[in-house]
Amino acid sequence: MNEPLPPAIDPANPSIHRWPDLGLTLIHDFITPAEEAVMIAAFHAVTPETTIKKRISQHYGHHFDYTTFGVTSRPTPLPEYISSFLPRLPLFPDRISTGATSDPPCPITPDDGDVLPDQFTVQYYPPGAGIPPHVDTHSMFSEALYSLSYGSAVPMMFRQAGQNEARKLRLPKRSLGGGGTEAPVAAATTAPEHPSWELLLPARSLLVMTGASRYGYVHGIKGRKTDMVGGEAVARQGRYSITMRSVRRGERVGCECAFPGVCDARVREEEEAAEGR
Ligand SMILES: O=C(O)CCC(=O)C(=O)O
Ligand SMILES: [Fe+2]
Repeated sequence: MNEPLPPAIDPANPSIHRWPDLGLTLIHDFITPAEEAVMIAAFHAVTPETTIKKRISQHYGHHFDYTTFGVTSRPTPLPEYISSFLPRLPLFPDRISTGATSDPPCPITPDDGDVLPDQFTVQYYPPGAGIPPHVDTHSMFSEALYSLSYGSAVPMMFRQAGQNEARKLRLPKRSLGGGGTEAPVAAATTAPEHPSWELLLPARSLLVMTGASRYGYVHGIKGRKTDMVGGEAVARQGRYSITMRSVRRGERVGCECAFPGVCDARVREEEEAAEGR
């Protein structure tokens, strides 16, 4: 597996690693070990809602309804451990572009709806569990995707979405049931068209995907029990993540990304135009 290109690191903020061409940012030590311990305990105090291939998930905030392709009207209230770090979240686009961690915490108001996440998926991956390569659906969620890692580090795989993904988006629609939030891009079974690479997400780090990494790349986690980290085999430990997204609504349901070939919103427009709708 290839290494990612070296990040750009601002000496004034060495905990923030950026890959500007990819729109990717990794913020180390976003939460403290004390916060992490509280979050892990809180996760296990709640009965999990869904288990997909060993991955256990809990959902908060808005839920996406696959039958109406809309947001369910009643959000699930956020647990204290999520609402307590939300004011520190670097909102997109404003705060990611400045990267100024010394800025005062972002005020959160209802008007920030287009940038503030409102859909939260907490997941536990026991050693050996992963998530297949996918593009989070363009039409459902606004640009910025956040993933907070805790419990232990895990490598996340990135690969440019190619013809394989474009073809799958154009397959006849199958049921999307099961509460997943990924575009219908199954695990790549054929050889990738572009080399993939893995980025180690340390415990307590926050990953922010925008631009190319969000719209034009697939991401996933290989279900391994051992990872190679810095040339050494490391046994994987249980890893938790909180994926945070903002559900697109009303005027914002269209997608304007630079990757129309792998954009489900554009594919739907193409299909509707072809059917004369
Ligand atoms: O666990 C993670 O960090 C990412 C999960 C993910 O990609 C997703 O839920 O769409
Ligand atoms: Fe994802």
